[in-house]
Amino acid sequence: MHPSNPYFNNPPDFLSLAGLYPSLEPYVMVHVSQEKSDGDPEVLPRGSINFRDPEALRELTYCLLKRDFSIDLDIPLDSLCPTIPNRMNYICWIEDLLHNDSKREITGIDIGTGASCIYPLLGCVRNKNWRMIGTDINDRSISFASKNVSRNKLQEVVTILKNPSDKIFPDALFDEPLKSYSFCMCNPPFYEDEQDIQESADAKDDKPSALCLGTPNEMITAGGDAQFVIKMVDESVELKARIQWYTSMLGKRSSVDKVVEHLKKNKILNYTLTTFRQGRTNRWAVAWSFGDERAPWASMQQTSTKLAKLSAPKTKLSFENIGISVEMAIDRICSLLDQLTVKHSSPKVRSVILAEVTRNTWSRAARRAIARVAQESQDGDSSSSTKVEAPVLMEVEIRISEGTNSSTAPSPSSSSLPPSTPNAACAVEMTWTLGQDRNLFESFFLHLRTKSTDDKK
Ligand SMILES: C[S@@+](CC[C@H](N)C(=O)[O-])C[C@H]1O[C@@H](n2cnc3c(N)ncnc32)[C@H](O)[C@@H]1O
Repeated sequence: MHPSNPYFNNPPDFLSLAGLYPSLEPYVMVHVSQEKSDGDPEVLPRGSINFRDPEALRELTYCLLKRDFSIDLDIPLDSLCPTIPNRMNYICWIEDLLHNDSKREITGIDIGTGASCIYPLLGCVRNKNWRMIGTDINDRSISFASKNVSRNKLQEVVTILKNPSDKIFPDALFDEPLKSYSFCMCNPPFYEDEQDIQESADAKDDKPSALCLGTPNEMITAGGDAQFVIKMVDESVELKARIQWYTSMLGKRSSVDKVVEHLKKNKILNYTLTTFRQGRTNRWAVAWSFGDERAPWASMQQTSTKLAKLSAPKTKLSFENIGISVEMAIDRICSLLDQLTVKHSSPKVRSVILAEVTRNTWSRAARRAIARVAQESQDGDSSSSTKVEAPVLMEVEIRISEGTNSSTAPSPSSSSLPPSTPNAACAVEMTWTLGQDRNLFESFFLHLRTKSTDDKK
């Protein structure tokens, strides 16, 4: 579970929830278990719920939403009942993708919002700077979703839009010429047909702990979730930067492979994957972007090792520098950046340097060109040295911390540190945060690594 999820290490306690909301009481079964604490037998009452009873499941969802988010929900009994901890995982991951930015207005689209409109409700209640549009193709879902928005007085921040087309992104989303969005999210129907639903259930070793009820429009789509998201990728290729982060959940592990293959086929390499774990259920999510901003490192942290080989190349590279302290490494890297005329922040407060690269100044060819321009300006030809503010090609964050190999003997942060500290070591991590050219990032990293490890003074 995502560490920012309010249910992380904090599963719902059904007994105390039923104490707050008597409507839940009929569905809570009480068991008395004996547990030993400090060797003494202790009798503990525990509550449980039959997750295969749709009424119990719906009442639990209502109570959790009321208690934890002050959300009042009404959904038909035969519609998909949203599992709140699982839905929160997706919201937390979107927050990571957007760097938990609470300063600017964030605009999002929920494709297939369902009768519950759960993602816009949770997203906008948790993040006061979010505005969301929820779309759906189903009239009943649209009607329930609209009522759920108004019963929670969220009409100012959540809009419901009927998608009358067979597109994923209806034209009405972009009726204003410059309209753009920070993200889109989607929990698509997972299955191709009834047989696919049955086969997926049969393939599971255990019976699913929760009953996954839903109407056909919620469960079934031509080609299943993979085809739905592949269509989303195709439409995104046309829309490009009108949405900063395109994201979708996937219900089948095999769909992740198909979607990644399609992203690569379309040369979309700025993507990230994650796994949402909820009890015995695994779900996956993919995000991709046409923008310069790389997927934040935090959004990649939930990736399971099995997904590693499908993941985009790492945006964080690191090395350890033995024999120099953190302070020495900071000085060394700052002076290297100055030599390369790379604009950078001062790392005084935290050991983090933010660097902006406007051109390659470190390759052999680049150094030759720079020397030639310097020579020409010395010779009096000023035509090639006219200064023009160049656009930023790449941004990186360089984090310098004490390395794992440093000895505990002399503290590297001590002011009495000798100029050379053989027992010290520092770890240098470079995270690529902005730019399109991965080769540029790698060659910049390799240059700094070579220079800061070889040129120790
Ligand atoms: C699995 S349900 C998700 C409901 C809700 N978002 C949730 O997470 O509980 C999928 C929803 O997508 C809707 N849907 C299917 N195709 C769609 C499309 N092309 N555009 C918008 N919604 C669509 C269905 O009607 C259904 O409500």
